[in-house]
Amino acid sequence: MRLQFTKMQGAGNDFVVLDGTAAPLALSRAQLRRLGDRRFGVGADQILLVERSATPGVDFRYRIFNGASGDEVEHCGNGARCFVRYVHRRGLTSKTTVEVETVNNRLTLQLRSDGRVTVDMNRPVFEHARLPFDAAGLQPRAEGGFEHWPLADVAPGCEVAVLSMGNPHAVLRVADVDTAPVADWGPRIETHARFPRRVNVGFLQVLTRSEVRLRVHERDAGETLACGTGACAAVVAGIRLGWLDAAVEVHTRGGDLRIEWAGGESPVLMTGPAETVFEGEIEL
Ligand SMILES: N[C@H](CCC[C@H](N)C(=O)O)C(=O)O
Repeated sequence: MRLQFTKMQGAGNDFVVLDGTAAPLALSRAQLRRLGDRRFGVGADQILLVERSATPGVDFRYRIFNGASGDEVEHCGNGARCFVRYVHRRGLTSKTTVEVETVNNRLTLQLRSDGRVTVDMNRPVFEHARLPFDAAGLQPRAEGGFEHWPLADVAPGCEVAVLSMGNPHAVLRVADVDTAPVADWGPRIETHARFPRRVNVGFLQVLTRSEVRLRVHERDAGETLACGTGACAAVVAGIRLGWLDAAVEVHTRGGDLRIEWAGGESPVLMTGPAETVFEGEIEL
């Protein structure tokens, strides 16, 4: 099958975006993995599929697949920013504010006049069963209004804050992201038995109450240059732990994101870049 695609990136997190609005696109895991493969395919952290939505008031369905495994996942924040730029560029909508639904969420995407995109990422979820995270037998260390959960079998002193942005996240504070054990602890926390569906792992360095640095070892993808849901999860954890104010600049290796959360039931707002890199065709 000859397949048209658009290559996009949001703060260096890169995507193959496919248009499934005219005719349903049912790709096998092998075909999805081929699209994600940086040698034998196009190469991308995730594959994003755009579909029409049958839900009243919702413009599109937004499906996300990790490029390495072809597994469908619940959310991709950087991808959401690229999604709205894509549907606009392809003339699939003339709206600058677009409602999309994912497998377990509903997002509002807004193209801004300054060229960036703001996404209402919904409220964070803290119930362990929703990640899922198995805390049985663990004694957390409380700080501010949140907990650090010890994972001593990863390393003495390794402790994570856990929450969901639709997809699961574990966040730990480090003194310096450049020297943080991302390559060592990242995969070991990602695949830890206490995360039955695995987890994205954020390494957070607090510079001030409104500025942080972040590296993320993503579930299924390894370290990416940026992770949008990871930036949201890290800022929410930092706010609940008492380290951060309600609006934070997040410096990632691929670019900067602005994350805002007023606490409680408020939604998390993420603002950042979304760029088209090239268009292409591939024989799958
Ligand atoms: N690897 C993630 C999906 C992509 C998330 C990330 N690219 C983002 O921008 O949020 C997961 O398995 O949950």
